[in-house]
Amino acid sequence: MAYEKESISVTNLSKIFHTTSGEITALQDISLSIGEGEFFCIVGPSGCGKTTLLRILAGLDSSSGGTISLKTTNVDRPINSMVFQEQSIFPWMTVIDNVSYGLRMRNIPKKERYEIANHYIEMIGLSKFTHAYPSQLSGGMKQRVSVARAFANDPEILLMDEPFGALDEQNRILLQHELLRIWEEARKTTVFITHSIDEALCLGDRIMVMSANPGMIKTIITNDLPRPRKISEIRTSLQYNQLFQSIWQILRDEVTNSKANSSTEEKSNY
Ligand SMILES: Nc1ncnc2c1ncn2[C@@H]1O[C@H](COP(=O)(O)OP(=O)(O)OP(=O)(O)O)[C@@H](O)[C@H]1O
Repeated sequence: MAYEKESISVTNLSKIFHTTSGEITALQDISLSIGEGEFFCIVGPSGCGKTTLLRILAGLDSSSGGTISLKTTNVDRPINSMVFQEQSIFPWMTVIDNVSYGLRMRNIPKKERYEIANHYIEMIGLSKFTHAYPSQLSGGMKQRVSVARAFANDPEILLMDEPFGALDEQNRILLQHELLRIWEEARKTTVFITHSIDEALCLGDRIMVMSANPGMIKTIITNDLPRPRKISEIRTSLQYNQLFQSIWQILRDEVTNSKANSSTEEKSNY
């Protein structure tokens, strides 16, 4: 899918960590362009720099070289909202106060922020728990609250680091459905890390496959499965299976190489 406007531009980005046992090149020569409203997925072997890239985009870490540029359209909105794998909601706040937290920080009046929060709480199916505390919720429900909070913030871009990785399959599928529904409505530029090719194919417009040691872009695949997507239906399509196979072939080689490298490193440490 071609995008009229660019939302994220990354040029020759690199990141080197200096550790007591030497330098780790987490990212090398990363250049990419993500369109406004695009759902961009990243897959790759463990340690290929996915989280590092997201953290740099979020401004939580600095790069060692290269440039990133995040296009902003409205100065009153936050540039990004991040959803992590671990639930990161405040245990002392109710669901509605968690979801509307970012809006409160921006001094949006209570009535308005509750209206916005209620909209997303309804979309994630937690209306009955609006005034409940996180201790009364399951892991999947807490993760739903994180997703609702990220959307309620109305950021320019959403950065999601394996947000459903810790969930059981039923909750994961339900949340994928809900995320797709909210994204279809809001069309936020989204960068989404996952270990699952299936999840990337269900959600993404493009899928970037990374290689490890050093973390680089292996390839970027366009996922032209039609939207709006019904997860149960697309999985049975020939197109899905062809895309799955081509990504798996690339990824399998990368995971094998990365495991071979890390076991050599482990041996050389002994
Ligand atoms: N703060 C840090 N200090 C030193 N090395 C780090 C630091 N953060 C990450 N690394 C190293 O950088 C590389 C990339 O790590 P990163 O967490 O970005 O990978 P990843 O692809 O997200 O991995 P995973 O899929 O396992 O979460 C790894 O070799 C990791 O050990």
